[in-house]
Amino acid sequence: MDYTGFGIYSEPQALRTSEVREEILRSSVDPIQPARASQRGGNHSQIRIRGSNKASNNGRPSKLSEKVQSLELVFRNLTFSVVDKKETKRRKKAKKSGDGPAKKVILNNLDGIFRAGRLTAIMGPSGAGKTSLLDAIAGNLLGGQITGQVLVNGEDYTGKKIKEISGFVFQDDVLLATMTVKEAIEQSALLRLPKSVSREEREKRVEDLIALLNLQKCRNTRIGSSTKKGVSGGERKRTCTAMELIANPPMLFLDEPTSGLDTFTAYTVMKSLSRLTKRGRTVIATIHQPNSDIFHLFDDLLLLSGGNIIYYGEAKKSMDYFSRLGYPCPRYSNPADFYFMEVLREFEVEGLNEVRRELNPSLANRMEERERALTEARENASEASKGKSIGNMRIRELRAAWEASEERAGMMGAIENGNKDGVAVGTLRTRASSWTQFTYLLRRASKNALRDPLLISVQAFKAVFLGVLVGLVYLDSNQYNVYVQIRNKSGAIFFLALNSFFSSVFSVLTVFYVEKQVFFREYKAGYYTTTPYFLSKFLVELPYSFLFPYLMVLIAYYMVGLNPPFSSYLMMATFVAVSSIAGISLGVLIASIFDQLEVILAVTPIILLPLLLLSGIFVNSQTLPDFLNWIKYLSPVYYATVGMLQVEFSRDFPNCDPAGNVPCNGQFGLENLGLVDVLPMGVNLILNITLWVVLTIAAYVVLLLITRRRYRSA
Ligand SMILES: Nc1ncnc2c1ncn2[C@@H]1O[C@H](COP(=O)(O)OP(=O)(O)OP(=O)(O)O)[C@@H](O)[C@H]1O
Repeated sequence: MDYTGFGIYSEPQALRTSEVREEILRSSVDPIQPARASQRGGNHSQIRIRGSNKASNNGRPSKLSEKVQSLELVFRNLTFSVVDKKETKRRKKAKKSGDGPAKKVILNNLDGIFRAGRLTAIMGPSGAGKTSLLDAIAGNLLGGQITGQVLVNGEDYTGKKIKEISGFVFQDDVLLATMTVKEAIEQSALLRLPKSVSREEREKRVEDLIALLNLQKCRNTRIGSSTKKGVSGGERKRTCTAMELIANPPMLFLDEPTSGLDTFTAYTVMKSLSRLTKRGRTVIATIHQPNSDIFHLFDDLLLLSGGNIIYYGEAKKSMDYFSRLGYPCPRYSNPADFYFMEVLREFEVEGLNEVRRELNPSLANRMEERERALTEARENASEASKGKSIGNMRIRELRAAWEASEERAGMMGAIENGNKDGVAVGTLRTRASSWTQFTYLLRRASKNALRDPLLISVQAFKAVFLGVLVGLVYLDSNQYNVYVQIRNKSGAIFFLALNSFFSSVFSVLTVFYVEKQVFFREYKAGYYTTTPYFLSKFLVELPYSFLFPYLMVLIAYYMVGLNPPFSSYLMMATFVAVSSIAGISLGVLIASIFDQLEVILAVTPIILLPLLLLSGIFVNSQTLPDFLNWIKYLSPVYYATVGMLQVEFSRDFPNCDPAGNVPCNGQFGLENLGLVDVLPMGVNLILNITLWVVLTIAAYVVLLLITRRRYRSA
């Protein structure tokens, strides 16, 4: 028999390679194993962080080296399903609507146990359900139907409650593009560590993690985005891992921690995770095609296919298991590759037998034998099995084998007799106070605005450009007769009010849409809550949203020749500024309600155009039916336009002949525009401010409700 288990590792060459790699890793500081480091003869306090002159531990053990409470996670009868829209439609067409909506089962009644102090890898082909399983256990699933139970040390932790005791590193993480790697980790340290951790200790933990995850080279590099290059994909991933590790969670979930990493970095990351388990942590990671060195680091292995467990148990015993089932992993092969290529493969590959025969004739013989047996079984099986591929037959057989295996029986025994000690209170995750969250976010948002000056520069340019444009178009309107003055001044005023509101709405839509992804991610990860975030964002944007309308109106005001006193300018500019910030609140509200950018951009004009159409200039409101006339009171553009016209027409028309046919009293301007029953100017300003406050509160409440509903206990 050519089954040799981990035979590859007994090869002298392989051993040497592993030893060399170990030595390289050892030569960097081992922040989580100081005790072992000193046993090797080194003085612990003298160990230095790679690439740094600082003593890493100053004689004190790093907190990552502390033992944490052992947490054992058990999942029972875990099923996750979603509505299969295609099948439901087909059924409806076939008039089988009595069956109700068709379901697509993604996780099929799974039982398992993640043991403390062990690194468990979840492996399986693409679409097997790895991420779904991790999400279902870690309380991340949003849609679909999930049933079953998750217990930690015997206590019910089903759903989002588990976030209190665990960290999660997502596959496609979103980070604020303008932060540097070090700042991102520091953010996590500030917002997630309890107050009792001193500033020095926090800084030390950040440094330790930078060393542990080999991030020295990029520590001061900005994260970047798709449009602005920053750190590499691997560095971003390691930054996210460091951000989760800083809180020192006793249980850590990672979705594809090695994707996008080169082989050596992938190994060092997995090695770091493996070390974390040595102090009692429970680490669970989904992983795609690990190389054989990484595979060797796994303590336990969960193999999934089509939402079913194919194997679960010690990784090193998996080869023995599959060998017994007729799938012996050949000598010198990476077991992970073998499982993907031969055991879990669902599709036939043309020419595979020839390749196998060339590479390993004995394996080719065995696999052909198995496939012949499966073909025969299929021929003799029920009608339902006749259409199935060999791949499908193999998976069915493996599923059945797992159900009947003594390994599964052993696992079920471990579940029954598992740890029932409960979770210690000290293990629960902490979060910084709301005040710390708020002050941190305020600092970060201000820094962010300054680091991304393009947006502010564009807004400043826009204010100057539009101010000059309006000024030129309606230049010195006082020189014309009363009717031209009314037309020109109302045009200039309406444009100023309209532009500041509309451009605020549209500029915030896309910006907030992108920012929202970072907010959701950080909220989900438990860094802060909605209130400090919203308040800090609101306060940082307020000066800009106010400043630019004042600038735009100032330029246009004296070029057009509007009511000269400076107090009149201030009043008009305030109307425009309030409309502008109301536009920002409305933009945030719309971008909070809808998830897709396309929908946001399509819905916005539907909301804005009625407000524009009914804002008092395009139609004489006396001709409007009552059921439409009230809509203007919801429009900041209406209050701003009417208020500004009231300021302008509070004086007599310049250059008006009192002996002529046209009245020179400014009131005529309002009458001519059909604005006879309007509210007093002060009331218009108060109502405009009230509308802004209402829109801001609505945006806050909607964001609060959405985050609560999505991530209830995060
Ligand atoms: N909310 C959902 N609605 C519909 N289908 C879903 C949903 N979530 C997962 N699926 C489907 O369930 C299957 C498993 O998805 P999952 O992301 O868990 O697979 P995976 O094993 O992690 O795959 P990969 O390795 O490619 O990331 C896929 O076919 C996926 O399309």
